[in-house]
Amino acid sequence: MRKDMNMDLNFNWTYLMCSIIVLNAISWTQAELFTAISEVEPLLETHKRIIDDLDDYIAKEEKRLITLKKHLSLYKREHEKAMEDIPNYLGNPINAFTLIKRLTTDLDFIESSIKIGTEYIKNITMNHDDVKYPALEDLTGAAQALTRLQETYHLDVHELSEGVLNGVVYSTPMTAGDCYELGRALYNEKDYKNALAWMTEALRKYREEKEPYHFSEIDVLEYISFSHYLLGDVRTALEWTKKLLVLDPKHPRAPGNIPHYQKTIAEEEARKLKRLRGELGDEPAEEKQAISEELSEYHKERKSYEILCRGEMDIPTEIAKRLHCRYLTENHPFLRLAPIKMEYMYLNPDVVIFHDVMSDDEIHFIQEAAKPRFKRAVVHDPKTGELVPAHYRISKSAWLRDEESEVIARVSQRVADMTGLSMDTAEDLQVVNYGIGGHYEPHYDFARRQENAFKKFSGNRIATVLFYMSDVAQGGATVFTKLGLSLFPIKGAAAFWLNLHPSGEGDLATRHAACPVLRGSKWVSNKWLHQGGQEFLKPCDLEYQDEGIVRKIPKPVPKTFR
Ligand SMILES: O=C(O)CCC(=O)C(=O)O
Ligand SMILES: [Fe+2]
Repeated sequence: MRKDMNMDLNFNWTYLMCSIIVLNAISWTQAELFTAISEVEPLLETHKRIIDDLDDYIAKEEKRLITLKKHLSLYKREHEKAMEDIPNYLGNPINAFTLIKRLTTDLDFIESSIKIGTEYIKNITMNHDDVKYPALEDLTGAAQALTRLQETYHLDVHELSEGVLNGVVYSTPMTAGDCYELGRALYNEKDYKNALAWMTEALRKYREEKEPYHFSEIDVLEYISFSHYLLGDVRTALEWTKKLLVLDPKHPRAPGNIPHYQKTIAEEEARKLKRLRGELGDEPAEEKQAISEELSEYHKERKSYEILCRGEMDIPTEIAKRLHCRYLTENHPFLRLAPIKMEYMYLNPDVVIFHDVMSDDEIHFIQEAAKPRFKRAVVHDPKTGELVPAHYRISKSAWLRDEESEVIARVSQRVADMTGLSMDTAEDLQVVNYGIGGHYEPHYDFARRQENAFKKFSGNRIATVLFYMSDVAQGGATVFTKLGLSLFPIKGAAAFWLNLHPSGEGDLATRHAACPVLRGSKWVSNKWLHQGGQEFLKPCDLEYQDEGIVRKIPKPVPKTFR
């Protein structure tokens, strides 16, 4: 009771103090204004301000809630779709990209938008630290994967943004926000050409959608004009900057850029004029030629790689007509009872497909064993021999040893039966899963002479057995850029080829690549066999042929490799 009284007393005291302060303020203000009705009139202005402010605040809050509700329903809708068929959903690169986007940049936006309105949910990501969140790097990776697909498979940006693939609708259309984030990620990676294409798409969708976004049309215009500038098209950059200025004459950067662009254009004009008049010398020709030769080599390979990935090249008829299938019955007595179906895909160098050499159960077992050990796939740095991640190999991989399971040992034994080679010096089974747009650019499986790889192995990689552990809905072929051969994955089959000439020299014709996965998920496993132990099975030869030329190796390869 006493306590309550105290509280009351306290309350009264505080209340009184507050009242005095408020009254003082009001009476002071009133005293000033009451003297003339004209002085009160401005209060209506204040009154209106408050109405406007509140209106504004409520409109913003409503807009904020509408945006949040839209995000929520989109998250729910996409989640439902994903749960209907997870592999099919995630096998679609646009879905994979937008999922990452919803868990990175969109989530940042949602969090900051919630923070503005209420302190109720402080930080969604902090509330759920037991689940995985993609990083901004993932968004960049997914953005680069999309452009890789777009370039390799000649996909049209506009169609792609509408969720259409080769004329077939295959995902929800992308929003202006999706295109904007994609463009921004590419811009930050200095891929201005693709950034420009996606920002242009973002602008079109932004104007059509008329939805509230955390960015404005001005932001998109600035990216477009800057991309043009950084691509060296200053005139177009100037045009877009002028368009931006119409919308926002007080833009913090655009007014300053205009004179800079104009000056650059004038300088370019002057240089052109001088060159026409012959007042400027030519650029050093030798250097230019060396660079262009190297580039043209790269472009040539790139072109054949892309054509092969699209499955647009047939192997030469003189080889095609000699290709055949046969049953493998040698190498193991068991094969006489259950022969393996061998299909020759290329001759000299021979590339063979063995059919039905890994069962669905084995595949499932291997996938489950590999998953918890997956790491970003690495390549040998040719200089140091160190294993490093590289943009040209995007996949996750894990190594499985024969000793750890009867299934893995059985697969190794099958490789021995298939190839007739010794497994004594083979590497463990490398299991690989390619993610969104995952690929491995043209490479050799053997180490070049100057490379420092395979120090711990017995000689070089003499042969590759590549098991296909999944079909791939679209893309994902293994292509041999020098041979003009594409192998499209068939679940349960394995490709086999020798990487070395009988002399032990690397066979340059075996250069090959894994094309980006356009739709679906690609699983493979590699079994690499080494030279050691094969001496009697594959004897050495001091002569070998490369690209039609007979060559002699300078030094014989030693018979013992350890
Ligand atoms: O995945 C493929 O198709 C080829 C993979 C490959 O060449 C490699 O891992 O060395
Ligand atoms: Fe390879």
